[in-house]
Amino acid sequence: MFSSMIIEKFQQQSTPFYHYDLGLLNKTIEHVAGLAKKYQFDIHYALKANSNEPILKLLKDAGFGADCVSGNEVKLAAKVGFDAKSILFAGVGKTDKEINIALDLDIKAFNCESVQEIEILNELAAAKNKTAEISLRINPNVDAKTHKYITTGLDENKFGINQADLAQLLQTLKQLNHIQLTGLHFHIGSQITDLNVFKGLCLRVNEISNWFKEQGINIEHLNLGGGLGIDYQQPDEHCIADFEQYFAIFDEFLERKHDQQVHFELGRSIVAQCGNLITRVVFIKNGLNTNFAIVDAGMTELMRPALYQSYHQIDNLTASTATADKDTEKVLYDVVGPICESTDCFGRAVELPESKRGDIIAIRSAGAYGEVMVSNYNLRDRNSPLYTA
Ligand SMILES: Cc1ncc(COP(=O)(O)O)c(C=O)c1O
Ligand SMILES: N[C@@H](CCCC[NH3+])C(=O)O
Repeated sequence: MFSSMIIEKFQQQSTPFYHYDLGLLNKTIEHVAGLAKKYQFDIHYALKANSNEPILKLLKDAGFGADCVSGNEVKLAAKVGFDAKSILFAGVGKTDKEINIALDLDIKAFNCESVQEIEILNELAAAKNKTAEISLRINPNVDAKTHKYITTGLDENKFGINQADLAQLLQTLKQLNHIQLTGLHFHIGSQITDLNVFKGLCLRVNEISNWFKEQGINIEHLNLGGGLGIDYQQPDEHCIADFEQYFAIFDEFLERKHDQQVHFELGRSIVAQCGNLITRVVFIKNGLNTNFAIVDAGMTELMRPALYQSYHQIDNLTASTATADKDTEKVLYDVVGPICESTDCFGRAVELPESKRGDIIAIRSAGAYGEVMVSNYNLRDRNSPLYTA
């Protein structure tokens, strides 16, 4: 995965930092764009996964739209050059300020998640003498079979409008002259690896979309959200997610009305595998029962293991290069960061070649929900990312 030239480059940089392999990103984008064309699907990249400008530019140039979840993301998407008519704005708690930013930019649509949000949007659009296009984010109560903390489509989750409230909502919409309902939106969770889940989603969406048809409402676009999972266990073997099967499921099971556009908001599956957190061993400490490899990145740089106990493959790039041809013994390390929290651990009992102070370590599959969730807890420094082709 890493050439000796790149490892040498890492060695010379101040760590920790994020490394992005734009060659792999381009390959992924090309693959997704080809399938989207085949099936006539529209892809809106979810900026929340990674909002670095060089990455956004590649996605924009490939013709993808932007899925945003804050006023700042909307502004950034417009700044990078996404056509306003390809920008969607989602989120359960849009503030008036954020709504106004999006109204001023004339974005494509607001994905609305509550009746009160739609009423406020109507007021704010009226004040600007505009009409806001909306998609209703509906909570379909479909289990994404993923980590509890990243499940979003169950009744107990805060996201979306419950199906039971839709009839009343349609009555309310009749009074709102500055709102135009054009779409339905669904997003049931992230890192979904059981693709059968998406078949279940399609069947539920078909029922809901037929109900809207029966009410005489023309739905121009169906937005199925994102959620396609990646292989964190084998990032080299499966560096591109299973988009073929994913899109094929929607093509087979989603009932698409004549001329209806189908949108996806993919984040993780596009950018996760092209990113790695590069860090350095600061100290090796041999505890009573555990060897610790203490590195200079922590949960402040990559929060996922601390937040969801998530697995990321960890490679010692220096030691692997040095011992490439030898059958060296492996040592088990807890790879931990310097932050004052016991959850600041990237992996327990990780099998690595014997490691030493100064070795370069790569924490893999960190391109999505890595750098965007960085914090400066403990007053941490922040280094710029490194992009390679
Ligand atoms: C509304 C919405 N759309 C799209 C995404 C992107 O999801 P993923 O990164 O799993 O593709 C998310 C994140 O889970 C989301 O909340
Ligand atoms: N931050 C989460 C994903 C959240 C997706 C956004 N709703 C992760 O790292 O897996």
